[in-house]
Amino acid sequence: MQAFAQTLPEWQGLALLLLADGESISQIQQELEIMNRPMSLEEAATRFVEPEPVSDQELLDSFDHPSAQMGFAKLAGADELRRVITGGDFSAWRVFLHPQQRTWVRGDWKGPYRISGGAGTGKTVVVLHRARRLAVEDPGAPIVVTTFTTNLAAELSRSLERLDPDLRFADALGAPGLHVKGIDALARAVVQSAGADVSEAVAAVLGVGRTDIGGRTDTDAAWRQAVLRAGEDLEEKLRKPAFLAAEYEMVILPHRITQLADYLKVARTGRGVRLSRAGRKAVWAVVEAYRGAAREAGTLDFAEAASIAAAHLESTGERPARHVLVDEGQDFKPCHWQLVRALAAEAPNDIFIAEDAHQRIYGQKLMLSAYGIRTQGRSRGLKLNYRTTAQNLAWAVGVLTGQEVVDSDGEAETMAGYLSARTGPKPEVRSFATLTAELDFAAELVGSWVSSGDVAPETVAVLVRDKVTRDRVVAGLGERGVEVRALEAGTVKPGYPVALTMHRAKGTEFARVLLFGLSKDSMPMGLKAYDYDDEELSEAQLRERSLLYVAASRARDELVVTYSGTPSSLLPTPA
Ligand SMILES: Nc1ncnc2c1ncn2[C@@H]1O[C@H](COP(=O)(O)OP(=O)(O)OP(=O)(O)O)[C@@H](O)[C@H]1O
Repeated sequence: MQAFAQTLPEWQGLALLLLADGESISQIQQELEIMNRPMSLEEAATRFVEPEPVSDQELLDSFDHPSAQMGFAKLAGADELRRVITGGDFSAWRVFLHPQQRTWVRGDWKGPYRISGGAGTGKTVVVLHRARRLAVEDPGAPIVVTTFTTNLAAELSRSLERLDPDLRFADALGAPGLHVKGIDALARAVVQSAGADVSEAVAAVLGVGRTDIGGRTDTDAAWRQAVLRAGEDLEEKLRKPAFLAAEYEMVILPHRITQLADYLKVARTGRGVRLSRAGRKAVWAVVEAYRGAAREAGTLDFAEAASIAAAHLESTGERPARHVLVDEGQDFKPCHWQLVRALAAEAPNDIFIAEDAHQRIYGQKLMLSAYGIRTQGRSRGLKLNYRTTAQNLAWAVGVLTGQEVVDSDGEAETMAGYLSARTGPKPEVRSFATLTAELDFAAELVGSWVSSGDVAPETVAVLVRDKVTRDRVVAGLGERGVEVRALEAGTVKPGYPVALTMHRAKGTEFARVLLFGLSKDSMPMGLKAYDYDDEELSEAQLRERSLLYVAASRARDELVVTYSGTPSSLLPTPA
């Protein structure tokens, strides 16, 4: 079926795959905007059997039809054409939009809107085009485009510039134009620009007003210290930094709890570990020690900064954005959502969110509505994968088979019906007796990919679980005569394949990907039971699976997986 679909014009192939997936004809018509106007059988017969001669104008107009636009792009002018031609890389597609994507770019909604979909379903493309549309339509509007990490924010910014070099960018939050920043950097900017006035918001969040908040708390070490100082009444399983940090970020900060009496009363919705009254008292003693130490050191952690920024905007009534667009929303924490809510006044098109709960590699599951962002009835799922071949997609999805994943409306997120219209070779999993043999193979494979000349060297990537392995790969392949560049911050430079961690690979894509070092000892990583209680342990395990899913779904055309010794338990069992 997949192979047959590929022989058809693109819209017909997609329609066929959707039909095979159980969608009704009317659903497909709606989704792909095919035949908006019902046609009688007689009319259809005359149209298709004896077509009327068409004028040039009619022919040109026919390219505006949504199904035609899946296969053709009508460009607005010479500038746009030049951009596509000279782009010369994956970014060329960024001027094309499928009909379904256009609905989300052009749509107007009374309030927050959310799209969710698996890796490669074009969520970022929609966010970029929508940001551009809002900026063009409302040139005086301050618009925030944000995401979880600084690297991804920089990538969004570059993509917007490529999409339309004439777009107006705003360096300062609140100025007209597009302000593109990571969510934690936004929090810092709000806190800094508040100056001494921030003290009131600090008091609302932490209980004591202060303005010496320039430093950053090292959370793991700080929670361990706080337990040593004040954790004598804390049960053993609650002494873990992972539990304490999650309790702080999921319950204490979002509810702005500043005293024990409030913590004793608060509903800890969604938290797995039950706490008795005595348990809560013991946790609170540690929280006070944590806050006391940060006060002395003049530091804040990321979640505190976001909370304080949100509290400051809420109390001053400042609303520095008219529209906020969020990419990779699944990793946002409660305080980030509070900040997003506080950035823009409640109004049509105020907030637009793209997320994939399956790619949650930092955050925890939560309900957006708890933070004033109501998207119920205003959310849609995307399921057409534009990036990867069906074979790579099936392998990536296999990593998460059987896992229960919940989206930000609290609904189970499913991979059912998630499909790709492209086909390619089946991913290959290769096992080696030693790391040396695995490196020999990696050098040969990457070397042959590059020398084949089929793809640009920089579209070949080696993805690994951690930085130590990344550096080992760079050195090992270098010793074998294959130059590979480590990618940390910044962009991929032309001319060489890259080696990067799976976390860094988030939001990227490559033509050919080698997932290196997938042995039992490397992945899942850092999941020692004594660092987590049961609830946090199962969330951390799921994050490791999601990370492998993110990594595998970066491969457009070819995916090869290697390990030495025993394979990781996360590898999907062959079908
Ligand atoms: N309209 C389109 N036409 C052709 N290709 C497209 C289109 N939209 C997206 N793509 C392709 O799909 C790739 C993935 O798009 P995008 O990065 O927006 O997906 P995503 O859902 O944000 O993925 P992820 O969640 O994995 O980061 C793009 O880089 C591009 O290659």
